[in-house]
Amino acid sequence: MPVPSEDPLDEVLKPPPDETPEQRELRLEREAEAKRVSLAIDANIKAERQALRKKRIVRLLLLGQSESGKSTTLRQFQRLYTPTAFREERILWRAVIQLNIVRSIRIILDALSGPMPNSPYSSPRARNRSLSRGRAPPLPSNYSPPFPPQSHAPDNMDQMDYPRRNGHGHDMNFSYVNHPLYPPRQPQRHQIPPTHHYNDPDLDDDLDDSDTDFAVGNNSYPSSPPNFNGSPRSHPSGSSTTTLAQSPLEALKARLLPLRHIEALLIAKLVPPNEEEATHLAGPSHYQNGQPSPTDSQFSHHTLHHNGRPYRHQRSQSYRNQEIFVRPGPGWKGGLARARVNFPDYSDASSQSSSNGQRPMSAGNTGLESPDEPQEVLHSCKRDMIQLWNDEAVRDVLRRRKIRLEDASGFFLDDLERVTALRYMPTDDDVLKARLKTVGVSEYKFEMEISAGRESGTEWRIVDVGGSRSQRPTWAPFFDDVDAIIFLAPISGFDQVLAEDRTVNRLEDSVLLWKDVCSSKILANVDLVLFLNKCDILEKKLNSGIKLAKYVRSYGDRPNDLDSVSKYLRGKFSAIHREYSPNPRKFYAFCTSVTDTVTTAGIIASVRDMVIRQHLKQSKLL
Ligand SMILES: Nc1nc2c(ncn2[C@@H]2O[C@H](COP(=O)(O)OP(=O)(O)OP(=O)(O)O)[C@@H](O)[C@H]2O)c(=O)[nH]1
Ligand SMILES: [Mg+2]
Repeated sequence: MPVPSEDPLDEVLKPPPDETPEQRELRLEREAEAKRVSLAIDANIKAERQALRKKRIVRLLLLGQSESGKSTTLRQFQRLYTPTAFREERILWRAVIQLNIVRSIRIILDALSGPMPNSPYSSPRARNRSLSRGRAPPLPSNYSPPFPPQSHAPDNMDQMDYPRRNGHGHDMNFSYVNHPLYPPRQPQRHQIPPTHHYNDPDLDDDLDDSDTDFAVGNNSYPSSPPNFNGSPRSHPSGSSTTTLAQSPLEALKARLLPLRHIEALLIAKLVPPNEEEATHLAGPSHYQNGQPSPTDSQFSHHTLHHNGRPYRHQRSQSYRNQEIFVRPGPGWKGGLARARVNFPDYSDASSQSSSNGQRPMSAGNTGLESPDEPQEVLHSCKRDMIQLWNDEAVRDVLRRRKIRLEDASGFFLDDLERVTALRYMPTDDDVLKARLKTVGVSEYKFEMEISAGRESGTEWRIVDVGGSRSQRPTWAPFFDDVDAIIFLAPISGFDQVLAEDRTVNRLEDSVLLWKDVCSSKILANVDLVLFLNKCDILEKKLNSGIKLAKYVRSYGDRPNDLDSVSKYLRGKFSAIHREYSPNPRKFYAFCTSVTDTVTTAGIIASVRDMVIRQHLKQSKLL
């Protein structure tokens, strides 16, 4: 007796009992065809899998100290090789640029205001002689000046066995004893705001000089009330040589108060709710205990609530170390994308459609426009900001306080007219100039949209890391499987100190970091590309008379020009590479200004070719 089939399909598919020979033949033919199609599909899938396995993946790691230009270099790669995505995202950078502007203005106002409570830079005379001739801010009773930078290196640098003690021939000889970067301990009166810590022995550090009084010009600056919602004011703009008269400075500051609110608003946009640390603001003097004071009542409806909690403006915190950061990746951009404002006539066709299908349609088309409040406020404050930035006396105070905003990251004050326009759309250059600190490590994947010959089909993975000292321990896990490293050393920082440790010279930190990277055993077979970056700023500094030899004693009396300085530094970095690399390997060095699109495009093309060549060689495909 036949055993019944357990597969119900067998019953259905079995040939009919009365099948004729012709029918049988037809049926077998159909079955054979179906089998052939099925096998072809299987073979296709297998081939695709194999191709995927064989697909070239090139991994590039961007290393360097904070503000060295890593994220900017990544943006250059994106601009060159995924231009559509780069263009689409330009509008998202507007909030970052707005924040950069607001913070620059705030740095100026803080510098003009003299000491904030608990702020260390003041002498009694300086306080009595308020720059604005207004009321001097009171000193808190527990005030005591901080210690100045140490005259010796911090412990972690000692462990790195830096040349200061070993005197290797190739090492740079930084001045330490009584060096301008490491002055003897003495009360420090002026604290330099974040992102541009300088140490220039040639500059007059003494604000007590009688000539530091705020210049009193004939300019009658209108002391109108804060014009937050109103139309742009009518007082003259662009008067580059005027000076702010006595009390008008106070009026000007009052009119710029809305920028405080805009700062908080932008932070809420940019920083995810769980990154509260990055949202702490220096305390505007008009806030107390996190609540607006009565004088803020006109802005009270703008008191921000972030994640259900009001922002607590911390009155006593200094402004430094509070750079806004985002963790890399699409998160912050996603948030901004939801709030973005589109200008139909600016956006090209590609930006109207969403690459991932999640972006809102152009708000301008749907009538669902989100109010563009930060831009409106910036626009209404434009004249005051221009007035402030172009004022001679203000520049003088900044110079005396060694604040060189024009060399600092995220500087847009020379472009205020353009970037505060209501329908402002960031250009490529603006996106490259914008500053947003990276915290964490992230890998960006992209295939080159632009056909790059034999590189087509190569997947690039570029790893961007946060460069500040606290971030560096997170780098190591990303050292595996790396084809090349682009190391950025911002050589313009020879007269600056680290934001996170003001006892450490930036150039020296770069040299130490470079030595560590060169001597790393895990990276022994990874090719190194060195970008001696920020050469544009370096050139400006050297031309303005700042001498490298004052900070790097070993430079001696060589010429103080870009060519000689960059050659010298390149030689030093190259010597460290030769001496400390565990194995011989390829090394390429470029003098770069990665914000410059033209020169950087050429350099990136060379790096791309070199990395691909090495990659193929190592995969034994050449
Ligand atoms: N003028 C000039 N500015 C530069 C150059 N390279 C970078 N910048 C600017 O310097 C700032 C810092 O650059 P980033 O790319 O954010 O620095 P980073 O290395 O990613 O810094 P972290 O994220 O803190 O590690 C940005 O505002 C850039 O626009 C350069 O060669 N010249
Ligand atoms: Mg970065």
